[in-house]
Formats: sequence, structure tokens, C-alpha cells
Amino acid sequence: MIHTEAVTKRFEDLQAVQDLSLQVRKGSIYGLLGSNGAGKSTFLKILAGVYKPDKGEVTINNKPVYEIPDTKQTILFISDHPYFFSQASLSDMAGFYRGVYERWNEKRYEQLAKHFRMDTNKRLTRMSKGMQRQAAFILGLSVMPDVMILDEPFDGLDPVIRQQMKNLIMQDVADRELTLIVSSHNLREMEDFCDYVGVLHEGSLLFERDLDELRTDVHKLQIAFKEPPEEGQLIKDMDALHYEVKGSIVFLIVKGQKDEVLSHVNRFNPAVVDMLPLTLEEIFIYELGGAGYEINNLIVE
Ligand SMILES: Nc1ncnc2c1ncn2[C@@H]1O[C@H](COP(=O)(O)OP(=O)(O)OP(=O)(O)O)[C@@H](O)[C@H]1O
Repeated sequence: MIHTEAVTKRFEDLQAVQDLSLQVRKGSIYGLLGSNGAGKSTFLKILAGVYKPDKGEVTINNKPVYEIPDTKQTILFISDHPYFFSQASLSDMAGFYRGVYERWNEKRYEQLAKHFRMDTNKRLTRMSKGMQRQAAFILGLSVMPDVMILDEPFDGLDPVIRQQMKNLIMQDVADRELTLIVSSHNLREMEDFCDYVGVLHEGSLLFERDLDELRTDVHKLQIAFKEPPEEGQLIKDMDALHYEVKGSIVFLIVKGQKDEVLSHVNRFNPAVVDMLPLTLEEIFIYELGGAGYEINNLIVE
């Protein structure tokens, strides 16, 4: 489990991370979203023990991280610019990891290198950005970590490799309760992958949600009335995120239990009620719109 309490980090006169408290449960995937400069990389480096926070507390599996080699044995951090020794091939890097990480799994390394058709003798710094990322993943997964901290991990990967990487990670989450925190500036990237998402803005956590809860507790309704209720009556006792009337049709996005929402709407004698699925993007547009945050910051076509 990852736990942080009021973590703060300043670079001279710039407040990069401010009072950030967050928890990632064992065996779950937390997506840390935010636009450029929001503080994602700084926060992840604090989690990985690369930076020391100015204030606050960071523990992983109940142990502190900074300058504690024992804790780091079971944590794997892949930065947004994976680092390799300048002349090294994947095979050389594997040799280094083998010597450092006690849980190094040689069989897994060989299987993954073969699966991704990596030339294990080619110098890594001469490989493309995507190939370098694949190499970092192969090394990272072969370490058999308890916790993975990944900074923009899917950047530069083609859609097929990206999905394969996600599947491999999700398999480890299911099989051995791997815990993950992953940063991204793309909401769509996180939708099919994370259990929780948090939005970081100017170093602080603006919004944090359990995605399963979001999907079951927010509803989109399209309601046709013979006689529409008076303006405002329908949503008077509802937690409505969006309300729009077009003729005799009411469009509504509302929070609450499905049965309670439907029974409330039925009191107004609708002719037809359609409950439609809501995308994560729609939920964010309405929730974050209310907080004055520009959702376009988090969506990349
Ligand atoms: N080593 C550093 N020294 C000084 N300022 C820094 C340093 N690292 C980051 N910053 C500043 O801290 C702020 C947060 O940067 P950070 O890299 O954490 O953001 P980010 O959310 O990861 O952005 P991106 O999506 O662009 O990678 C930025 O204003 C950045 O310029």
C-alpha cells in the first residue's frame, strides 16, 4: 500500500507539490492525471524515494522510502525518460538488475524479451523512444516488484504494444496483488485501466474518485414527458450535475442510487425514461466543470 500525508515539495520559489495526501490500496491501480507542470513527476519521484519531500510523510507497505534500500527492493519506478547506462544493451541492463534486485526473475525476463522481439544485444540509447520504454517495462516486470510507480508509461508506444503492456500489468495485479500508481495527462488512457483516479492541479489533489463507484453512482437520463414538470421541480431534491430541456424531453445527469433516481423521476409521470451509459469523460466534464477546471487539459485525441 502507498500512503502519503501532507507531502510538500518546493523548487526555489515554485511550489511543485502542496499538502498532498493520497492512498493507493494493495492490488489496485491509481491513475494520477494532470496537465503539464501539475506536479505529477515530482510527486512520483517523492514516492520512489528519488526526492526528499520538504514536509509530510511517505510510506510504502508501512515503511518509509527515502534512503531506505530495503523498501526500494520491492518498488519499481520507471521515469518518463527511462535511464540506461550509456553503452548498455538490454542484456547488460538485465545483468545490472539481476545483481541489484533479489527477486529478479530470469525466466520472465527471457520470455518478455522474446515476446516483444527485443534485440537484447543492441545498444539501448540507439533504440527508438517506444523500444526504450518496452525495455524499461521488461526490466521492471522481471524485478517482480510489489509496487510500481510509472510516469507517463504509455507515451510513445503503439496501440498494440500499449494494450499488451496494460494486460501484463493487470495480470500481475490480479495474480500477485501488484500495486500501481501511474501518471498520465490523458483521461482516455486511464479509463479502461485504473480503479481510482486523482486529478492533480498546481501541486494539489483537486478531485479523487473510485471509478467503479463513479460508474454506478452517476447516471445519464433522457426523459420524455407528455407534460413536462415545471422548471426546477424535477431536480429540486436531486443531486443533478446537468439539466437540459428540449421541448418535452429532459436530459439529466444525476448522482445517486439507480433505484432512488428512477423512483424519483417516475413521480412526475414520464412517458419514457431512458438510462444511458456515461463515459468517464462525461463524468469529469460535469464534476470538474463545477470546480472551474478546464477538462480539455486532460483529453488528448
Ligand atoms: N528539478 C527541478 N527544479 C526546478 N523546478 C522543477 C524541477 N522539477 C520540476 N520542476 C517544476 O515543478 C513543476 C511541476 O513539474 P512536474 O515535472 O512535476 O510536472 P508534471 O505534472 O510531471 O508535468 P509534465 O506532464 O509536463 O511532465 C513545474 O513547474 C516544473 O517546472
